[in-house]
Amino acid sequence: MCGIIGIVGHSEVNQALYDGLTVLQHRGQDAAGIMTCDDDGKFFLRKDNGLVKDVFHTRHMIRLKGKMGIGHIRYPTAGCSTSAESQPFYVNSPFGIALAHNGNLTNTKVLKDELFQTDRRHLNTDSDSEVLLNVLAHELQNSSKLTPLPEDIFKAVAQVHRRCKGAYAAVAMISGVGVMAFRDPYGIRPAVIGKRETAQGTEYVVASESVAVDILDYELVRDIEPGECVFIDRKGNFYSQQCADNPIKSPCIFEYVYFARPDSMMDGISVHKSRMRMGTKLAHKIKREFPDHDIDVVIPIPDTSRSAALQLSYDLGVVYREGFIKNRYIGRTFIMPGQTMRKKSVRQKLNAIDLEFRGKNVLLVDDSIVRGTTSQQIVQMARDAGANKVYLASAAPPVRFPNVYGIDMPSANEFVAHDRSVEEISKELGVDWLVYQDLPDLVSAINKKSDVERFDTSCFDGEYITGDIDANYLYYIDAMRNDLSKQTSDKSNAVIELHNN
Ligand SMILES: O=P(O)(O)OC[C@H]1O[C@H](OP(=O)(O)OP(=O)(O)O)[C@H](O)[C@@H]1O
Ligand SMILES: NC(=O)CC[C@H](N)C(=O)O
Ligand SMILES: [Mg+2]
Repeated sequence: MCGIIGIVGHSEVNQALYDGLTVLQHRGQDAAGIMTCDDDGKFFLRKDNGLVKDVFHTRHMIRLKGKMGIGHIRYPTAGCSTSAESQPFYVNSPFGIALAHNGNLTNTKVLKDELFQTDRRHLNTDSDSEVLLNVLAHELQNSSKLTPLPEDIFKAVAQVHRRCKGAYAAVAMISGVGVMAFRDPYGIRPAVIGKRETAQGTEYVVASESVAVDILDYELVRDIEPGECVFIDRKGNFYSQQCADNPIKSPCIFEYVYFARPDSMMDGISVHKSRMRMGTKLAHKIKREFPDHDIDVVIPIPDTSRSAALQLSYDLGVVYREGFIKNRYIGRTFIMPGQTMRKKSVRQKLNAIDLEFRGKNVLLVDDSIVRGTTSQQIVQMARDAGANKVYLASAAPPVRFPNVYGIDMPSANEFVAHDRSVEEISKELGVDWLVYQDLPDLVSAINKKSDVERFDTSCFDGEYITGDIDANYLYYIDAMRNDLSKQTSDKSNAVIELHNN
């Protein structure tokens, strides 16, 4: 789940891009990058593996000159995790274009071959984002003008929609011209627009989540619509157009379950409120299925589950206690690369306050259970802390299908729920009772009153919204990106770290 940001301002944007990326850090911890463009159309790039605070030092920031720029936070779902595949990517022709992408293309291989056949375009990485950029570049090539006009940009994005399959929320910068941003026709990945008035004129920001708009003191205007492209020229003039033939708003449901920050508004929905409603739905299910429960205390598994757990405890009428303390210097474990690191980090990240567990029947609440990495260790920690009984509630249904749209969950057999009943999962996790959210309840908890027609719920029900995913593709990504092949490719991938610029 990467994070993207783009700004067109009337003063230097390097610091604002940095600040915006810091509040998008929860969307990816592997790499970060910023590219700016000065008034002469010269690009300045700094990107590398690592967290935002580690990638950018003063010596980099002072060289990121210009009043427009884009930024990216990476959590790899394609290619390998060397810094050569960090973003933004860049092509010199036509015009000089940089791009940052959140999502995952599902026809990357076909497109890559096409780009060489038609354009002799050599792509040096295995990143799908570099393919997306080169398809955009190819389509912009058709405009014969020296400076592309908004209609040329919209025509090119319409072609991108026709050629690219999968999920993309992307921001791109054209040297000396401006910044554009567009979402795939299903709106699987999020993107919002912010603006603010200054003495020199209007400034705009586009970002994955509204938190970035908030902390940069812009006013949240709206979401970019599925299929829509917005373009802000270097003077701050705003243009937009729907570029898809048949847009259907169907955002990824996992954004609301886990990825997004609770303080974000996404497609008109408060993430925090939707998580609270998940807690309410789950409390009702517990009352139905375990009416004479003997739960003494509700305990969240920090961080993401806390909104749901607090509301669940309120609706269940059981006391809520923060029985696990999170190490604020350890990041999100689910998006860490490889199972070894995830396992090790869960124990470093969370520790139990024994007195909250000793002799009690505890209900642990998590937002989701995917590989079971967190739950397996947490349950043992609760028992070691003296819990009498350990129950576990998941605010999301069992994850049983791979994600192909930008969440690195390519292998079903890595999921604890794969080929297991709830009873069998409960045994595997070592809990005394396990309850999952039902999918209809999850959908209604999120979609209270918005114009979302449906969600991409593929990781729960195997219904892939883009309609082009078959068993062959799932087999292919499993082989390419299961934990073992990723480790091998990252070790043996003798990329000479050739950045694409
Ligand atoms: O079953 P698993 O494979 O462990 O995945 C699910 C867990 O991973 C995530 O936590 P994470 O530590 O990533 O982030 P958080 O601090 O935002 O909860 C999520 O919130 C669950 O706790
Ligand atoms: N999580 C994402 O959005 C990943 C973006 C892109 N597919 C990459 O691997 O770099
Ligand atoms: Mg968690």
